[in-house]
Amino acid sequence: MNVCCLLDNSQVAFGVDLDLLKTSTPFPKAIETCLKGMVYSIEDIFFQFNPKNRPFIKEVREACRLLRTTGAQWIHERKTAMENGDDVPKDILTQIIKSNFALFEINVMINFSIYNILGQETTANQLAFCIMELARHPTILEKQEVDDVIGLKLDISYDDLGQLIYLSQVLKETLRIYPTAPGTSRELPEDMVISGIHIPGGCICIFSSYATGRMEKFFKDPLTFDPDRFHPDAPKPYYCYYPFSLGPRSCLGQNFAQVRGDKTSILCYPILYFSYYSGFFRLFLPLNFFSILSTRKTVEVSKCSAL
Ligand code: HEM
Repeated sequence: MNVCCLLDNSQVAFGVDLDLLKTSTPFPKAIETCLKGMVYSIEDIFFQFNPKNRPFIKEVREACRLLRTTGAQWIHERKTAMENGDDVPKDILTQIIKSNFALFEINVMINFSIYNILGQETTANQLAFCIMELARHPTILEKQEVDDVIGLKLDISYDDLGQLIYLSQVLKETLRIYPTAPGTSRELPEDMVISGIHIPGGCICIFSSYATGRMEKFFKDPLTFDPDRFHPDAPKPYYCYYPFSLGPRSCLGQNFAQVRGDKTSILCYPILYFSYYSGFFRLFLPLNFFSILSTRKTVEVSKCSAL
């Protein structure tokens, strides 16, 4: 699944066919290694200082280098092709280079890594969980929607996607029980009272969509996989279902991840890229674990304006 999502990402964004299904390259492994490095350093703030971990840290550095050099190579090839007036795909990379390459060169590199990491792992895991639930619920598989809309078509259009209403319910329900980014965090700029709890400014609040998605209070019989919870006529689950987070810093790729029939989602690609780099640095900001520990309380997301 990872390989498929990576293929999809690199083809849509960079017009590059990694040919991963036929050949094996170190690229997906490098992404996995970078992610592991990130998780280990978040779990243990002293991870990088432990001499025992040096060989792994070296591996992570090499993986990062591979992602960067691959990105640099793709960017260079595309730029040269554009300068020579060759035909180039009308993809995200071309749009960024056209807009102002000098300004965005560093960002393009960073975005390359972010795109492949954030966009691939989350969607791949969502699809894996979805397939697992479909295998457990053969009655869902009996629905005719996909056959009716896609049938034997080889080319699927955006308009077709817009008609896959039940499939979109299945995907939403998958993210409710298995949010592939299980939460997010916000640092409070100032003191705040949330749900009657005073939280001092500077603290970091953790929001867990994994927890709220599985709470009986918000979803009846929460562990039952039921796509009809997301039927267009069903009440909307406000502030308790947020797999892409909420507010201005929510997932930039959410429209892309849920590509719908409307063409608006395609328009967000360039915007996505221009703003990626800020998200990247935020991801690696050291977390203030002591403040989390001192304020670890559960509050209702709907009461929290920090998002
Ligand atoms: C099922 C798929 C996905 C899920 C569940 C998901 C979820 C999330 C979540 C929870 C955040 C944190 C936002 C916050 O802290 O408020 C996030 C951030 C982000 N996501 Fe996704 N994401 C998905 C797919 C993608 C894709 C396909 C892309 C890129 C094409 C992407 C790009 C980003 C970026 C750039 C950020 C950082 C935004 C910022 O800091 O301003 N995501 N995502």
